[in-house]
Amino acid sequence: MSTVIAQGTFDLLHPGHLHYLREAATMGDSLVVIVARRSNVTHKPDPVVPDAQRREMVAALDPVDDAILGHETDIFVPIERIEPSVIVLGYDQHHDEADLEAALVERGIDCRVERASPREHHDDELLSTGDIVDRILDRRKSTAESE
Ligand SMILES: Cc1cc2nc3c(=O)[nH]c(=O)nc-3n(C[C@H](O)[C@H](O)[C@H](O)COP(=O)(O)O)c2cc1C
Ligand SMILES: Nc1ncnc2c1ncn2[C@@H]1O[C@H](COP(=O)(O)OP(=O)(O)OP(=O)(O)O)[C@@H](O)[C@H]1O
Repeated sequence: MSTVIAQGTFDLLHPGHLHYLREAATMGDSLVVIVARRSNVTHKPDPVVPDAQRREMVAALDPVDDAILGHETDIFVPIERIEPSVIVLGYDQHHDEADLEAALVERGIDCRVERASPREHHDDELLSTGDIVDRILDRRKSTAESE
């Protein structure tokens, strides 16, 4: 049985997340999602939703067989345990495929790396957690100004 790994922050869920996880699930028999711990989200604002709550919501999504919170300090520890056939990076994830492949070889992990596609925008969809947060702040600001 082949296992696929997807990973990310998944702070405020949206259809872009679903697109990524559905595509990842097609690449093997079983999809395990590693949910990034807040302490490891260093390249953008801290997630709003607590670690355990983000994990629970991702685990409930249709394409997902299991969701776990990632390791605190070493991202290769869960991968060594899960032994996936493929790791699927999101279309905009900052990790470099070649660097990740080299690190996997160095750790003795036999696993390929794929890159997922972006979801096409339809109508007024909000396909980024950052965009949802910005929309909330704009709406609250307009409401406060009109009062
Ligand atoms: C192969 C891989 C394994 C990861 N494993 C972990 C992990 O064990 N613990 C963790 O907190 N984050 C893990 N992450 C998530 C990174 O920390 C993550 O890319 C980043 O912090 C979240 O930002 P993003 O949602 O923009 O990708 C992993 C990422 C990749 C690509
Ligand atoms: N619109 C989208 N289409 C396809 N994949 C997406 C989309 N948005 C997010 N993803 C993927 O979902 C995973 C988790 O994404 P993440 O939690 O960083 O969400 P985000 O909405 O991109 O966040 P932010 O807006 O804060 O950068 C990543 O692998 C990312 O590439």
